[in-house]
Amino acid sequence: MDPSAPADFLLSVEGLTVSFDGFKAVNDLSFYVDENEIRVIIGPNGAGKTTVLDLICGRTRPTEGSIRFKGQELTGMREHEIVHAGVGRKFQNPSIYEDLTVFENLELSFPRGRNVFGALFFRRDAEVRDRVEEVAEMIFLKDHLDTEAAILSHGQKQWLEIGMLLIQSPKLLMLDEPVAGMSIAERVKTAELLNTIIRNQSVIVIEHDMKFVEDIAHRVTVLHQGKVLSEGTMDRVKHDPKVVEVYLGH
Ligand SMILES: Nc1ncnc2c1ncn2[C@@H]1O[C@H](COP(=O)(O)OP(=O)(O)OP(=O)(O)O)[C@@H](O)[C@H]1O
Repeated sequence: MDPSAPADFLLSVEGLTVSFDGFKAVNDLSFYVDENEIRVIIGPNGAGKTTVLDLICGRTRPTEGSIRFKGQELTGMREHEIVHAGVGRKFQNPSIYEDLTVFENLELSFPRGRNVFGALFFRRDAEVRDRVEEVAEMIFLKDHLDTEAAILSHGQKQWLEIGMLLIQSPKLLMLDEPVAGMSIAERVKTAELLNTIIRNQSVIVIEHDMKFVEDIAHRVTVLHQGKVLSEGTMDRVKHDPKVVEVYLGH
């Protein structure tokens, strides 16, 4: 780790590189995420955004570099170990159980319910119920606990999946385009949800919707060709001539 870098970041990514057949999709990338921060990663198609999340959650192995989370090196750890360390990742398409209720989906994700059978048959004790209700309230589904997931709206399904991550209390939540396909009202509520989450956690969001980025981002990291092109507040980044040239000016 760079000795000059402050040590108290939640996540420190340094010199991260991954080559696919010689092509560096992520190229000597460094960035740092604070506790209680909403960081948004933007950049043109193919900039390496999804690959960065894949590297952090252990889905892809880096060729070089370091990913330190709460002081622990994540590179070399398996995906489930990284989840256990406190990193939750939501993909673009919800992977909820459509034929189960909202309650059952959340209950299944409670750390004690390791598999479908375990989750469905263990006693719904007060601790689980309280936690499910707490998370359901955060994700605006408290009144839908007995609703089958299949009949939820697209936005509600996205929230449910976020809830399934939240119930595991990750310290860092990574979301890939969480508001894609959502109505304006759902986007506003999603921004509200993210602001509730970061009271105790940090969030990294990949997003293409610039209005939503303006609404939620504490800081924005602009990726281009696997490197950081610009970083800072949305206001600073959107006036950066380099960003205007390669991205926002298109
Ligand atoms: N497993 C892989 N093998 C080979 N090339 C890959 C692999 N994964 C990603 N790439 C390439 O790496 C580059 C970065 O892809 P990535 O999906 O991370 O970009 P992105 O910024 O998320 O783009 P988008 O906004 O289109 O989702 C692309 O050129 C992509 O084709």
